[in-house]
Amino acid sequence: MGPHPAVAAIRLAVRRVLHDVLTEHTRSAEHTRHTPHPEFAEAGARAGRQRAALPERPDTPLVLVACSGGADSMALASALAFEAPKLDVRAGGITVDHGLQDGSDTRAAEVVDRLTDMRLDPVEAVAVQVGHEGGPEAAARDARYAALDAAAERHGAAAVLLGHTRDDQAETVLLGLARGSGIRSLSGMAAASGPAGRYRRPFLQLDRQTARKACLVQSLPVWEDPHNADPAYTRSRLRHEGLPALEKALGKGVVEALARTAQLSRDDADALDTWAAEADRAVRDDAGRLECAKLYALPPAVRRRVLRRAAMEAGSPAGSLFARHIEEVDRLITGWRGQRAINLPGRVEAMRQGGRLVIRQS
Ligand SMILES: Nc1ncnc2c1ncn2[C@@H]1O[C@H](COP(=O)(O)OP(=O)(O)OP(=O)(O)O)[C@@H](O)[C@H]1O
Repeated sequence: MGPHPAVAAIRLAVRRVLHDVLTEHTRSAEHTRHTPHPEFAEAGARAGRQRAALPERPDTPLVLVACSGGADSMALASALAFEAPKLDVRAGGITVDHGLQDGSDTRAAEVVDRLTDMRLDPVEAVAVQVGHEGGPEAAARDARYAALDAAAERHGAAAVLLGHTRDDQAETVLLGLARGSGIRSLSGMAAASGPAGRYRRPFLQLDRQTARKACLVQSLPVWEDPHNADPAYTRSRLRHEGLPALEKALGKGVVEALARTAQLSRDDADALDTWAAEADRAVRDDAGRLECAKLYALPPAVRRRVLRRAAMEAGSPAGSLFARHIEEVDRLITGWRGQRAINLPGRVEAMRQGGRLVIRQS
C-alpha cells in the first residue's frame, strides 16, 4: 500500500522543488568548474595557462527547512527528510526563536529534537531579537529572514524551504487587494524568492488541510502558534473571520481562485515591469531627462511604473513609496496646471521644468 494521499501530495511537492534545486546546483557547479575566478584567470593568463585549479564545490547540495514547529513546516520537514536522501541531497533544518513568548526557547529545543529525530543534519535553533519597526508582524518577519539568511550563508545552503500554503497565498492576495496598491501586491508570494531565489515554497499550490492531514497520519506532533489565533494580528483576523466569511458568501473555491489570481497577476506585473524598463529608455532625451510629452503618450500602467522607477532611482525607498505618491507625480504629466514641486519619501522631489520631468534629491 502506498502512502496516504496527503503524504504523497506533500512529498511530490517537495520532490519537484528538490529536482529544480539539484538541476540548478549541477548547472552552477559546471559553470564554476569551467569559468575561472577572475583572480585565478589573471594569474593563469600570466602563467600562460587558461585555467587555474579551484576548490571544488561539494557535489551534494544542502537544503534547509525553516521550521516553526507548526503543521505546515513540520509536514514540509517530514517530506524533505523522506525525499532528500533519494535524490542525494543533504537536508537540514533551522528553527527561529523569536523570544516573544514565555518558554519559546524550550519550544525551539523541541523542534530541534523533532527535526533531529527525522535525521536532518545540520539542525539548529537560532534566537533573534525582534525590534518594533513596521509593527509586530513585520518586525518578527524581518528578524526571522535575517536569521534564516545568516544560517543559509553559514551552512552554504543551496535553498531554504518555507511552508507557505495556498491558504497563506490567498490571505496575502487579500491583504494586497485591501492595500489598493496594484497587481504587484496581488501577486502574493513567489514560489522562489530572496537572494538567488534561495527561498522556495513547495506548498504554494497545496491547501493547508493537506499539510495538517499529513502530520496527523504520520503522527507528527505539531505546535499551534497562539499568534495565529490572536485577533490582534491582521492576518489572524483574516484567517479566522475574513476568509471564512468570503467562503460563505462566494463558495469554497475562493481560496483556489485567489491563489490563481496571484499567479496571473505575477505574470502581468512581470510583463508590465519589462515594458516599463523599455519605455524608460524611450521617454528620455539625450541628457537622460524624462520628456513629459512622451510620458503622456504611455499607457497609465506603464507610465506610473516609469515614474516609480525614477523616484526610486533618485533615492525614494521602495517600502515608503505608495500609490498615492506616484499618482500625484503622474498629475504633473496628465493634469498640469502649474503645480509646485512634489515631495516624495527619502527627501526626493518631483517637478516639471519646461517639457521635462525632474525627479531628484531635494
Ligand atoms: N519560528 C520559525 N522558525 C523557522 N521558520 C519559521 C518560523 N516561523 C515561520 N517559519 C517559516 O515561515 C513559514 C510561514 O510561516 P507563518 O507563520 O507565516 O505560516 P504558518 O502557516 O503558521 O506556518 P507553520 O504552520 O509552519 O507555522 C513557515 O511554514 C516556516 O517555513
